[in-house]
Amino acid sequence: MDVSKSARFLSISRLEAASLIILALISYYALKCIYLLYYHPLARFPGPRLASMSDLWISSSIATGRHPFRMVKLHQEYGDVVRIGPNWLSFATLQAYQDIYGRPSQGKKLFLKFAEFERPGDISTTRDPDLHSLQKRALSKGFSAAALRDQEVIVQQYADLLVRQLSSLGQGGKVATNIGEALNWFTFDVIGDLAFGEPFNALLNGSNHMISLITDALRYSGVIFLRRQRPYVGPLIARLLFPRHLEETHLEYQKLADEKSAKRILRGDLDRQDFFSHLIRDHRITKEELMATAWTLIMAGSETTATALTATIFYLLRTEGVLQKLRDEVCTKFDSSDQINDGSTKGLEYLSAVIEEGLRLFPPLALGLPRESPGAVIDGHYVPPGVCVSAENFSLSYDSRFWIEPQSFKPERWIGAGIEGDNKAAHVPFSEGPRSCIGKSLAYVEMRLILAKLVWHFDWVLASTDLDDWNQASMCYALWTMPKLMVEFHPRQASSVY
Ligand code: HEM
Repeated sequence: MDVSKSARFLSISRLEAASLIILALISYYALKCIYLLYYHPLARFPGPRLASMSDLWISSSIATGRHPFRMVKLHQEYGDVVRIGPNWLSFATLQAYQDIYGRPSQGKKLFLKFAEFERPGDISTTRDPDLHSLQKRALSKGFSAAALRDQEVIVQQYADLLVRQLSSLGQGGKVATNIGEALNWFTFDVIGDLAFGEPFNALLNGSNHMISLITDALRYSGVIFLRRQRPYVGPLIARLLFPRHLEETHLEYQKLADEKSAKRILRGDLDRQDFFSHLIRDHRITKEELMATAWTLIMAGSETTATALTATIFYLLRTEGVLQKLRDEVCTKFDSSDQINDGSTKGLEYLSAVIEEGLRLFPPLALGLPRESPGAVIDGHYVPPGVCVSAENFSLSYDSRFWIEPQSFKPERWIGAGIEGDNKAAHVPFSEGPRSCIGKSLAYVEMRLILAKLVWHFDWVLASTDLDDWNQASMCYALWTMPKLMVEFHPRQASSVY
């Protein structure tokens, strides 16, 4: 109905009509807030008041890039269950982690992925358990132990190319290299080759435009969340909270990922055992689903491993004695770089310990992974259906109930019986259950080879002297934006790369 006509009909002025509308809106929101704070089914759970009243709290917290750090503090302040949205609970116990992400025992229902983050057809966000298991079964052929043995040759090839590039770009140690960037070239080429049968040539070119889009492309999911939550004001709020270029970046990344997968589909050649060939061969998976999954494969298969390696290298350089111990282990074991392979590095306990400790202190996926409660008990608390729930591996990593001196980089935790008082069940960097990481074994091969080769070939000198606290300098927007980690790589005498 036309407001001015109704106002005339009721013989009130436009101003009075506008005031009435504003008053009605304020009353509506005030009543809604009272309901959310005191009468909502989640009202009994503690948390910041603003978070209980509006999704703006979580959106703005994620937009700041400091959300994982905030969550550690919030759990210290409010306890093991915190209400971080009107309809969102965060948990910080091992039992809760298992209840939410673990494989449901008989008679229990699965926690589906949360609808607001879904990208239809994409293996990592799809809600449909049937489509997910179809894709995962097809894809897992490319991640089997036998497949991994064949893939190792390819990973080796790029690891050696990385060593050569570090040597030449770094001019034998005279020039510092941003190792985070170089590691991204490596993981990106590996995933290009393993997933689509051709590298992105990032290592050869010393750059790749698509890599620069990844973090922002995923960060855009924060905008999508807001738009879905609030179709009217969401886009406006998103503009205030997130940089404007995110949408463009997201679309550009999508276009490049689509092109890569379209090219692979067109090429046919299904005898080549790359990840995509397994998906293409299953005719039940549609072209749209293939494209959507390519989006994730490139991102999940590259940025995560590069992040883990970069942070681990920082901790190795900043923690007294650990780099030397790692070097002693690697150099005692190998007389030549050719001997460094997956089989020969598997038994290196200090190397494995360094990798676990890096993943613990800086898990590449550090935001809580949102799931929808099917109406279930989580660590003793009944959570009604439809509520979004999560448990952050980052909070578990920094919880002194689970780790002695949680902030310290101590590879010894992972050797033998480890440190008394540590609880290794709190280490879940690859998550658990049916939606856990499919690329875990590949990531370990990459991490072992790279760290072993880099310490075997080079003496490392940290050139970024201003970096004291890695966590303070890093921002988490679903994926991490890390500071430049400038390192000089001085070829060691035994190394013949130079
Ligand atoms: C250190 C490296 C890595 C870490 C820490 C990591 C971590 C994770 C985590 C926590 C998840 C669960 C996400 C969720 O539940 O929403 C996940 C899923 C996934 N990861 Fe990884 N990942 C790594 C490397 C890789 C690699 C190398 C690949 C290879 C392509 C990969 C492919 C995937 C895929 C496809 C999924 C979705 C699985 C599903 O939904 O069933 N990841 N990853």
